[in-house]
Amino acid sequence: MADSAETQELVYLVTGGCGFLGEHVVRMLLQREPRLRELRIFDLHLGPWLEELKTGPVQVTAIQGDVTQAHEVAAAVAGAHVVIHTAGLVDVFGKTSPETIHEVNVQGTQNVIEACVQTGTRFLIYTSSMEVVGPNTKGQPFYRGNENTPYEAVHRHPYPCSKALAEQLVLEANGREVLGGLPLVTCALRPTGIYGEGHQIMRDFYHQGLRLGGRLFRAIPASVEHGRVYVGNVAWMHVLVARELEHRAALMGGQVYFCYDNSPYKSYEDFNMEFLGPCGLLLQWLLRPLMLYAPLLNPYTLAVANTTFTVSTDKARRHFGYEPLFSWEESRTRTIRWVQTVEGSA
Ligand SMILES: NC(=O)C1=CN([C@@H]2O[C@H](COP(=O)(O)OP(=O)(O)OC[C@H]3O[C@@H](n4cnc5c(N)ncnc54)[C@H](O)[C@@H]3O)[C@@H](O)[C@H]2O)C=CC1
Ligand SMILES: C[C@H](CCCC(C)(C)O)[C@H]1CC[C@H]2[C@@H]3[C@H](O)CC4=CC(=O)CC[C@]4(C)[C@H]3CC[C@]12C
Repeated sequence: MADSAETQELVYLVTGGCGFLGEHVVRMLLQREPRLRELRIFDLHLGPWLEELKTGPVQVTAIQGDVTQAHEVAAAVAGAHVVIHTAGLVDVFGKTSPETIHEVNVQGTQNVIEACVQTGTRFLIYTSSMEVVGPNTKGQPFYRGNENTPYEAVHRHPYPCSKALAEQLVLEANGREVLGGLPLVTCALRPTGIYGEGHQIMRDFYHQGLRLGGRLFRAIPASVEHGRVYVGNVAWMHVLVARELEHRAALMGGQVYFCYDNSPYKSYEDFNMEFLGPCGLLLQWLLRPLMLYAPLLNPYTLAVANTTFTVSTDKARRHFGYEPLFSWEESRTRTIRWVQTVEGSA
């Protein structure tokens, strides 16, 4: 890869490149990977914003496709040097059947692995999730944990089950021989709850707050701490891993990394108020707030919301020199600016 790198010969594929995280990965690659010749964006639903990217120096190829269709994945992967696999069904609210979640997240990932093997792509980065570890349904706290912290990971909900299985497939595929005889190098990134421009749940909370006359209601104890991470830093970590994976294959291959930055540990609601507060919303106590949030709440989301899960690690810094690209202040400012542009802003 080194020779081609100097001459802008790299071809990258981002699956799920039109999603919340995927769009940030795509834009980050175009800004921060000077060796890129072609960027392929594979998604079930292509966004209109892709058009504006097609006028730049990098060839941007939009591919409408489905990760559950092995032939579509293989066609998209063929000739790519690096695959960043972020496509997934993120549903913790029971809108999608467990079978569909499994098909997209697990079978889709298997299809991506097989496509790499069959077509000779050597570098695969998988967007996993902190959910592969926890929180578990027993509500056991994970306090400032790292990649080696023991924790009883018990999965029952289809989403974390699927992410755990898919991550395992990706890690087990490390070292498999790809077309041409060289080994596949894989690793998995585990973001905590991601926030930032394009975050759908934040948008929904904002609209709900406006509908309620500028108020949101506290439903979970303020003492429960969540670790959150800014989407720009998650994207940056993907770009860095993709860049370093060839040169540090022995160290990074088959590894997992939590995705972290310097965002403060706070309860889910207090953290959201860091952005919604400056947009004019207030957080208040209400006697029976759960009624209001019924569509969002089920035993699983309640357990997640009510359990402390915070990550404190430097593994990504030690292994590939990761430092957050955006400070907490910048992440906060960017997110507030985005909320303020959301339709219906006060
Ligand atoms: N949002 C979060 O807080 C976290 C997300 N993640 C992971 O990050 C990844 C991206 O998540 P988000 O951007 O939040 O979700 P998203 O729903 O915004 O993006 C997922 C993208 O995958 C695409 N996709 C879904 N099914 C597909 C299929 N069958 N074939 C091709 N494309 C398909 C969707 O169209 C969408 O553009 C997921 O793998 C998710 O599990 C991990 C940790 C936290
Ligand atoms: C919906 C939950 C918050 C309810 C708050 C209320 C209404 C009571 O005030 C969300 C709390 C924590 C969220 C999850 C967490 O951020 C980790 C995640 C990681 C992922 O990989 C996918 C998304 C999610 C499971 C995220 C989903 C929403 C929450 C459960």
